[in-house]
Amino acid sequence: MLAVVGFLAYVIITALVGLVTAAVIYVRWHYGTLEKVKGLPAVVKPAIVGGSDVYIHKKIVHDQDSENVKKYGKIYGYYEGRQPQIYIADPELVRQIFIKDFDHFQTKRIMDFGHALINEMMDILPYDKWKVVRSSLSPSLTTGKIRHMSIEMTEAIQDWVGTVGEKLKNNEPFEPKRLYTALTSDVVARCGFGTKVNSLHDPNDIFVQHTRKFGTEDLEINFMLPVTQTFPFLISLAPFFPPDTLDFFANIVKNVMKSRRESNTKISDFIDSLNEMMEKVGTEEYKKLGITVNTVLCQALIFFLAGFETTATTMTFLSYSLAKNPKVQEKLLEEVDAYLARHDGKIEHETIGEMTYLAACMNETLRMYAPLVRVERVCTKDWYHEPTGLRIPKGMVVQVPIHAIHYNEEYFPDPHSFKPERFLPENKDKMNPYAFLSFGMGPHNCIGMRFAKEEIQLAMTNLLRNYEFRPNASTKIKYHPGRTFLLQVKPFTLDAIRRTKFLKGETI
Ligand code: HEM
Repeated sequence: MLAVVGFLAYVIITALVGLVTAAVIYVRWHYGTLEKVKGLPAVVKPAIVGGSDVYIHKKIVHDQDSENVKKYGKIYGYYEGRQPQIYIADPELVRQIFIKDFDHFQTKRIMDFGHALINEMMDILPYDKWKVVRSSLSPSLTTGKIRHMSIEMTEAIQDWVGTVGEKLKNNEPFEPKRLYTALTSDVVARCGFGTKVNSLHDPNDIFVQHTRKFGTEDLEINFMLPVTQTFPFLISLAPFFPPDTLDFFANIVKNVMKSRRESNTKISDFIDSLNEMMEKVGTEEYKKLGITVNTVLCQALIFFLAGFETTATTMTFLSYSLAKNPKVQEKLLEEVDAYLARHDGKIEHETIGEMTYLAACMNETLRMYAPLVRVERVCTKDWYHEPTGLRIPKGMVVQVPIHAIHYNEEYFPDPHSFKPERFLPENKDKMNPYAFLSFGMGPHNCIGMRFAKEEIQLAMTNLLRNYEFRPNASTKIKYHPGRTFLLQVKPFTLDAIRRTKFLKGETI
């Protein structure tokens, strides 16, 4: 009996030792890769397991990136879990990689998000597939098309301003992130899904409830980060997005596309572009590229996912920055009032671009609080950079830490101060255009940039004609740790003071 127990213990211990050894070999498999890269000046030394920073889930990622750049320089290697990556915080090199030598860096990482629908997001598609998808959808997001969408956008914004006004009259606090997220999801619902909702007014609406499930704010510490960085295949066991929510949105898109087809109307918008793609599913070209019904539906989801939180984050920080910088706010309010006076109280696509100070405030916000923490490319063909001697091998992930560049004195003097003036047209020549990376750069840059800018400018003007912002005791910026993708601020409030200097056409 004792011999049997002893044998069993031996088998179990041997199996456990074997398993642990295999796991350690797996997580350390790529260790040493960066140290062999020619011309790479520094590598952030990895721990025994878990990569270069095992505590990254507890840190404010964009601050840590800036620290790393200060310590290791503008080019360094870093193990994200088991994956070797090269960080580049030099705008000239970023330009070369993202634009000039794009043929060497054509893709981003192909990732598994744990659901067939979401795995087809445009930005993570293989190059040939991405090229067809991007060129099919780009025409629906040009300035001309945004002009058309701005009418729907304005309707959603004015409904929202009205509801915010009611809430403020009832002494509810102005909680920017929550309020702006409601607005941006309403706008995408109208412009992308043809669905009219007022999230603040109807919090129980099914669309609103599903939207809330996309929110990524809840976790205090992102405990999954070190696990999924080390064992990426586990993502499919703990999917990023709730499958029922993905199915819900996919069904809405299907219905909207169907009713557009049945109505026989064509306005060359996003829905029409999706329908045109859908017609080609099954053709030789699409079959060869693997473009399926899922690929088409997923683009509608990314329109939603990529658009609502990034835009709401920008408006949150813009409002915060105005409250904290009263002189800037005063100057902006003067511009808004003069604009309204000039245009008989109307806020429209055709004229909104006249407000150069508003655009500068928006860009300065995007510099200081870029919603995306990093942008990345995968090297698809070995690359050599003569001036530095850097040789990036095929397959290597290149990361650009946006905040580390945006807070570098060399590119933005006095980087911790909110100075919209640096983005005024007359100061354009003083700035390195490749150092401003909030929407990325090159052929893979943000396809929704014009849409986002239009929405922010229309919404802020509609709001600032009625309110100005002041800080209160809760107005403090605290970030959620461990966010390697989206900047995530903890809730705070602002005082939204009703302006007494009314102009024609105020909405409330
Ligand atoms: C202030 C708001 C926004 C910010 C700061 C932002 C930022 C970004 C950034 C940094 C990228 C990566 C670019 C690169 O790798 O070079 C990106 C890509 C993308 N964005 Fe946005 N975005 C915003 C709004 C939107 C909106 C409203 C939409 C949809 C209408 C959208 C759709 C996309 C898509 C589809 C991609 C992938 C493009 C590709 O890989 O070809 N974004 N965005």
